[in-house]
Amino acid sequence: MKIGIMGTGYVGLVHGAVLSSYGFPVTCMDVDAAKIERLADGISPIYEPGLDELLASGLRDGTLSFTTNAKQAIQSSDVIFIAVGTPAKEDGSANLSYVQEVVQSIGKYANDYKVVVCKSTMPVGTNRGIARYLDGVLKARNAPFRIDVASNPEFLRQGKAVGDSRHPSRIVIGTENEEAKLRLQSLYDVHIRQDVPFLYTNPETAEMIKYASNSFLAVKISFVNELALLSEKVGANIQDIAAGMGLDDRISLHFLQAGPGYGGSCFPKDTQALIDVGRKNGEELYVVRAAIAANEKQKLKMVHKINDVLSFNGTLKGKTIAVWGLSFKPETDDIRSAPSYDIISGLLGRGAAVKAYCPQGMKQAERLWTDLNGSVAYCENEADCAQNADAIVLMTEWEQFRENSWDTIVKSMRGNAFFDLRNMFAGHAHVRRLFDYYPIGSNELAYALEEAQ
Ligand SMILES: NC(=O)C1=CN([C@@H]2O[C@H](COP(=O)(O)OP(=O)(O)OC[C@H]3O[C@@H](n4cnc5c(N)ncnc54)[C@H](O)[C@@H]3O)[C@@H](O)[C@H]2O)C=CC1
Ligand SMILES: O=C(O)[C@H]1O[C@H](OP(=O)(O)OP(=O)(O)OC[C@H]2O[C@@H](n3ccc(=O)[nH]c3=O)[C@H](O)[C@@H]2O)[C@H](O)[C@@H](O)[C@@H]1O
Repeated sequence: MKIGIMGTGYVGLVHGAVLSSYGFPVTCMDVDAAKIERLADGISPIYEPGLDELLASGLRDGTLSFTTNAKQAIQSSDVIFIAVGTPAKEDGSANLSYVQEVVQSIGKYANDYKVVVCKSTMPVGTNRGIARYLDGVLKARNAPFRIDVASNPEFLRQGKAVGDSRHPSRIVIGTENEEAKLRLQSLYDVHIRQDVPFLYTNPETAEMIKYASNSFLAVKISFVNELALLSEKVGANIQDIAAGMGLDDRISLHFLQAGPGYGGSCFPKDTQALIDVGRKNGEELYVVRAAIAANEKQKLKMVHKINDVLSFNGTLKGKTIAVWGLSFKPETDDIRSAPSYDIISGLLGRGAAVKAYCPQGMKQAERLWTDLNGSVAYCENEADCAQNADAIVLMTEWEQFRENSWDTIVKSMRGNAFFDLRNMFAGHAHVRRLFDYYPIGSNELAYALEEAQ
């Protein structure tokens, strides 16, 4: 079975590389010629652990190829995955223009039976719309073949994309077409043998499962973040609260880490898109709306918290703040909708000078956050970033931040405040002693009481 992947971003590229490692011939197509040129040379445009090795072996074995030619990718494939972006429009609804481009190309160039599989996250009704459109085009062309459509949403996490793609939590197949289902089953045979749960639904349900999953996780994070803010005021400790809640397996420990707010290319846009679907169907989604509002509040509160400690006369003029981590989470170079952007903007707005270091996110930050260029000084490493700063703000929990010579760092600084927005060092006695340490979701009083016990 020959596979075509339309769109070689975090999802398309990883999915294509993993399928090629199972021996399927995979053609990855993208409109971005520079990206395709680099990929054909074995250079990944994104940072994703394990991906470089898969690219190298796929190219070496000849199972993986790259093209900008949509016609060639479509005609040479039996199964075509759509993995282009579906970003948010101004009004929060999903921008389906990239999906439309691909679907139009498939309608134009398909030369025999194909199964089109929608991996991109698409609002409910999109798969059925695509099927209807393709039917109409083939009829108008008098084509002697069919095209079937299936929704097969993706649940991988960035930073763990290769592992998640190899060992998915579940595979959802949303189609009413038996041939499409059979082709996907044989494509995912390796997962059937791994006992990965398969869920067969209609397209609408599959589409909703994807939005429901992301929105539920966003709700969970916003819930714990609001309780973190409250805990700081009442002397409770959010990490212990999360542990106490999470021991109930109906709640589970996952996604109860308080932080500066969720970010990334999916939670912010998918929550908005679900609300839009609700609005269009006369159902107000109050819970999801509240999660979004709480997330915006969380980012703002981080700025207030730093300001309350460091400011003189209400401003941060004359203060230098070292921001560690820009990417929306560790192990990725992705800075899309990262809370770091809003928090840095808030600090700059209050007059602070900001230095920043991120193991993988700085290139993207310089390229995409052009409004911050000139205001943020990007540094070589975290120690360099902390030099002469009044405070460190740990924004993203990169593992490498654990390996620092803390005595040297604190000596090189002008002040010694440490805002740990991920509670990475909450249990690190040395760091807590050296710095004026501000964790998230607990206050010093609570720790003092704990230590006295
Ligand atoms: N990033 C993630 O972790 C996950 C993303 N998703 C969903 O998967 C979809 C893709 O997301 P990402 O991979 O992050 O997007 P991305 O933005 O990294 O990549 C999208 C790619 O599509 C290409 N493209 C645009 N128009 C095209 C066209 N007409 N033909 C061929 N290629 C075209 C772009 O040049 C780009 O390389 C989105 O719907 C997203 O919501 C789902 C699960 C996880
Ligand atoms: O649709 C998508 O794109 C993907 O979105 C998320 O994956 P991802 O965005 O890569 O990252 P997550 O690990 O879910 O983290 C999202 C954000 O929530 C934050 N987060 C996560 C967990 C937590 O306990 N606390 C917390 O603040 C992270 O720091 C990050 O900013 C989902 O976890 C994936 O299942 C889904 O496929």
